[in-house]
This record gives sequence, C-alpha cells and structure tokens, in this order.
Amino acid sequence: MVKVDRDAAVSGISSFGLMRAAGHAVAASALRHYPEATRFVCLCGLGNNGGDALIAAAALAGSGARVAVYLMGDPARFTGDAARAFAAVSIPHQPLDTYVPTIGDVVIDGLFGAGLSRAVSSDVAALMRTVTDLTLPVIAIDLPSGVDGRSGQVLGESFQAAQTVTFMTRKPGHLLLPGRTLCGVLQVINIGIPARIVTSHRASLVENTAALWHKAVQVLDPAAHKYRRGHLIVFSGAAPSSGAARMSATAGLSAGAGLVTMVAPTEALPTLAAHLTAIMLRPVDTDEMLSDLVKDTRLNAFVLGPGFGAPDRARRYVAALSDRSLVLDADGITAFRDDPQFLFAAFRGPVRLVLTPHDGEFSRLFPDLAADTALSKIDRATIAAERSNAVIILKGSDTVISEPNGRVAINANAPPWLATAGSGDVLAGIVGAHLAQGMPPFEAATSAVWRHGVAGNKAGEGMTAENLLRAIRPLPRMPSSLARP
Ligand SMILES: NC(=O)C1=CN([C@@H]2O[C@H](COP(=O)(O)OP(=O)(O)OC[C@H]3O[C@@H](n4cnc5c(N)ncnc54)[C@H](O)[C@@H]3O)[C@@H](O)[C@H]2O)[C@@H](O)CC1
Ligand SMILES: [K+]
Repeated sequence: MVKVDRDAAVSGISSFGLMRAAGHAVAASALRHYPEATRFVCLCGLGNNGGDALIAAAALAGSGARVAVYLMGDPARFTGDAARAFAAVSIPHQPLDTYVPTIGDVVIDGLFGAGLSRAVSSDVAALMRTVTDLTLPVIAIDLPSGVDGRSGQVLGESFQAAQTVTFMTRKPGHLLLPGRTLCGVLQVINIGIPARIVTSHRASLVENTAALWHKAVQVLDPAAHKYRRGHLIVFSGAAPSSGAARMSATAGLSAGAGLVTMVAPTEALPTLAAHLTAIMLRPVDTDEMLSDLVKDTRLNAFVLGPGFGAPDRARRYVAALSDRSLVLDADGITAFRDDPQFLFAAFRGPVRLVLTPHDGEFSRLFPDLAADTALSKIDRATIAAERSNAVIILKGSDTVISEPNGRVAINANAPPWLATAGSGDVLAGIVGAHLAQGMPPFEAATSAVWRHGVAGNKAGEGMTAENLLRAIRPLPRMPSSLARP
C-alpha cells in the first residue's frame, strides 16, 4: 500500500482527497450499521488514521448525529493530511484520557492504522479493555488499533471491532490470526485509487481461492483412466500406528489419485488388509525393497510421515525418494530435526517436496525462524520455502502456503473444528493425490488446503477425521472471471 499510495500521488491523485473518501466511507458505514447510536465517539491518533477519523466525525456531525471527538495528543503535532483534516473540520475535541466509555456509544477507532509501530501504551490498553468489557460496538478504521497490519499480531492490546473499514485491498493482518477475528466484519472500500495502480503492485501474497489454482485443476480430467490419474504411494508405519497413514491413503483416493498403494512393513500388512479394500498393499522391509519399488516411474507421488515412527528409516527412505514428488508430514518432518540441511540438500533443483508442518514441527526444521518474534507467519513460511526449496504448508486456522519463488497464499476457509486428530493426515493425502495427478506443487498444495477447508465445513462441527474423509468434494473448475481475486 505504501507503494500504491506513492504512485497515486505521483499520478496526480490528491492524498487528502483519498483521506476524505476514507473518512466519508467510515461515516457511511457507521450510519448504516448503527442508526440507533446515542452518540458516535471518534478516537483520533495523531497519524493519518486519526485524520480519517476526524473526517468521519465531521461527516457524522453534518448528518445530524451526536458526535464526540477525543484526541490522543496535542493537535499541534498533527502533520500532513491529518493536520489538513484537523484544520478543515473545526469540531470540538477533548483529550483521550477524559473519555469515559458509556453504554450507547458507538466507537469509531482511528487511533492507529498501518502506522502502528510498537505496543500501545498502558493507558490506551486500559481504555480498550473498558470498551470491550462494556461490549460497545467498535468500527475500526483500516485496522483495529493494536493489530499489526503486517502480521495480524496484537501489539500490547487491541480493540475487538464489530466492523472494520479498510481501503482498496486487504492487508495481511486482515487475514492472519488473531487479526482476522479482531476485525469483525471487514469492508474493503474503493477510495478512488485507479485499479491499474493497485494491480501494478499486486503482491505475490494472496488469499487462497480458486483463482490461484483453477487453471491447474482444468488440466485434470476426472474421466481419465485410472492409470492416467497418477499412482500415489503412502508409507505406513508399524501396525499399531498405521491408522494415520490409512487416513492419508483413503484421502488420496477420494481426492482423485487413480491408484493408491500403501507400502508397509510385512508385519503391518494383515492389519492394513483388514481395513482397506480399494487401496493396494505392498510390503517393504528393507532399503533394497524400496529401491526396487521406486524403479517403477509410474509411481509419481509419495506421502511419508503420518504414523511412520522410525526416524532412521524415514531419513533413508526420503533420501531414496529425492528425485520424486514427496509430501513429508508429521514423523517424516521430525526425523530431520537434527540435520534439516540434509533434507534440503536432497531436494535441490525443480521443486518436488511439500512440507506440511504445524508450528511444533516447523520449529524442529527451522528453530531460528520459529524463535524470531519479529517475523510474521508469512515471513516464516517464505524464508522456510527459500531455505528448503520446498512448498511449505504452515498449518493452523490461518494456514500459510509458500513456495521458493516467493508466491504466498493465506488460507481463510478452515472452520475451527478442523483442528482435530487425523485432520493433518487427510490433508497430506489430498496434497499427494493432487501431485499424483500432475498438478505443480504450489497449486497442488493450495488447492488441497482449500479443499480440506471445504470438507471441514461440509463435515460440520464435532466432525471426526472419518467424517472429513467422506466430505471431500471435487475441486471447482471455474473460469477465472468467476473466481474471487
Ligand atoms: N491509501 C491508503 O491506504 C490511505 C490510508 N489512509 C490512512 O492512513 C493510515 C496510516 O497513516 P499513518 O502512516 O499516519 O499511521 P497511523 O495513523 O496508523 O499512526 C502513525 C502514528 O502513530 C505513532 N505510533 C505508532 N505506534 C504507536 C503506539 N503504540 N503508541 C503511540 N503512538 C504510536 C507513529 O509514530 C505515527 O505518528 C491508514 O491506516 C489509513 O487509515 C487514509 O488517510 C486514506 C488513504
Ligand atoms: K484503527
């Protein structure tokens, strides 16, 4: 947005005009959502977020509403457009520390927006808590104050907004947690920056929607013969822990892999055979048996990790698979905690590896990134993808998917109940199925995460991983014009 603003100014667009449009949009939203408000309380910081709030206050007052304005500091410190707004609106104001939150108030939050750079002060934090305790509705301008727009993290304390009005495009903090929840209902308002300027800076960072991967889906032919829809291999651990890999294999079949074979130690085969019908089984007990297996180049995608145990064997098998498409999950990731570099070195060249860590597993492969609190989830996933030459699916309610050349997607369709035992095994199987069908790794991963979220919503609250398996649905094949950008 900084670059967009700069180009808008260069092209002759008045930045004060943008501020006026922003402030009027906020006022319109306030009147539309809270026509019954006793008074609108506009809290103004000294930056442009406060300038937006001043314009909103003047517009609300002009429409006949009762308005109170509280300023966070000496108005002589306003500069630039905010100073211009302050001069233009001539509206009574009081210091912020005199505000007593009162039932009936609707709070217009213009304390901090994109310029938040440190934790909010204890006084402001106390005010935020009082407003929250009284459950006063808060309309946040651009971002709920206290939320870092870059990371979605809270710096000190934040408002819980009922509505957030932002401008031109969403920022990472609107999608990453906890920012996404703190925004309440998000409105994105066009304040008049030409689309050509916004799209010229379209980041490689997007929400994970069908627009990102539908072209890769279109090349798949669901009617194709099973031998043309790929052959997915899922490794099983010992019999007692084979349930996780069975979940992955079953998900792989449901997600469209033409053939799925589970590879397992001989002792586990009776257990697997008792549970599986459409999935084939093959014993592999030694490294030699594995090298025999991988001579068959029709086996085009592998999932290793769910319930695998055996870290030594995991490392040797992964080394033998380093020229293939591999989804490495769970125990497969943990197996490399002492030497992640070995894993990364094995998968140099064209991207073939998809890693699916939750935060704990991530910290085993990338301890320095996990410990660095200055990094956002997007930064961590991006650097990890570069370092490992893998597509990273950094899981959570706000899963972030990144690839080595810098594309990043934030997923936002997962219901909270998707965080359940076996859910990650299902996801690994779906990714494996997409790889087996020939999707490129980033598209395979993003579409799998999205499909997993859809299945979670379909399965509903209280679902088990078995319900989730049955809720896997075909991927949409929509033209890009219908897909949300
Ligand atoms: N194109 C756009 O996106 C537009 C953005 N506008 C607004 O401009 C805002 C950004 O304005 P600014 O860059 O002036 O930033 P902010 O208004 O968010 O605030 C920055 C000010 O607060 C101070 N500050 C930061 N953290 C603090 C803390 N914890 N405690 C006390 N002071 C703190 C900073 O030193 C700076 O003076 C956006 O959020 C948006 O509301 C609008 O005016 C319209 C155009
Ligand atoms: K704000």
